Amino acid sequence: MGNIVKINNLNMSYGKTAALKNINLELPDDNFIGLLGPNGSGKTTLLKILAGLITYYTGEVHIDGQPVSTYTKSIVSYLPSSPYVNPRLTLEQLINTYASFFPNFSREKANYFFDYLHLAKNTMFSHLSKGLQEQVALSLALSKNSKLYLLDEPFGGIDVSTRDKINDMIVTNYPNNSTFLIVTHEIHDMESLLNYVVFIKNGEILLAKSSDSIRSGNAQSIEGFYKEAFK
Ligand SMILES: Nc1ncnc2c1ncn2[C@@H]1O[C@H](COP(=O)(O)OP(=O)(O)OP(=O)(O)O)[C@@H](O)[C@H]1O
Repeated sequence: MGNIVKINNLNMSYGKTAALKNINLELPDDNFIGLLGPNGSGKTTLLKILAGLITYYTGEVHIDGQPVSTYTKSIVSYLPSSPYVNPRLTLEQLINTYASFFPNFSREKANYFFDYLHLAKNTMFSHLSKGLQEQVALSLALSKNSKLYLLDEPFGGIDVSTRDKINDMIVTNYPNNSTFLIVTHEIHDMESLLNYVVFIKNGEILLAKSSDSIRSGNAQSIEGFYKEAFK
């Protein structure tokens, strides 16, 4: 086992607002990692830096041993918290578009995910409800064979009964040796999936530990420990 992400002395500001403060962090590969923290703590900013969308920062950010670059972008799949998907395309057309844009996109997976979630492929994206649109965006992100998946609030508008189904979908279909870094406020619903967690507050890392060490060391769930840490 190695580290898929290594970050040294990362600082990032939006003008005068410091969003990330001297971050040092290593993320072990082959894990489901929760990036957890209150609103405004810097989670989305960190994901955007890893996705290569924010480049104005100081410090070093390496993914799979390489600085953020065209290579790292090719092995990362990023799901923003408000994904943009062309609303006038049907799901079938979206599959075709993604397949032509991304060499690592798997049509088989996208078809499988849409069937699994009962999303009809002849439906136009704009005709779906917000929650169903989020299911489509998540399915498309998961259909790229990647080493690192960055998912920003994947359960945002998705109903509780579908969340377990999606957890199962993620666990059963992820490529070997890939890592998920998941931003979520739905700790309870994702707890069974996460085997490593990072707590972030006011742009600073509070802890980065395996879920088992938190559960055994503190005799409580990650959600319980989170509430204690941030109260
Ligand atoms: N485009 C922007 N311009 C100015 N400040 C920003 C911008 N985006 C984020 N910030 C600020 O940077 C800090 C970190 O924001 P970020 O969106 O990374 O937090 P977050 O942990 O993802 O929050 P949330 O849980 O609410 O989504 C906050 O203080 C926020 O107000």
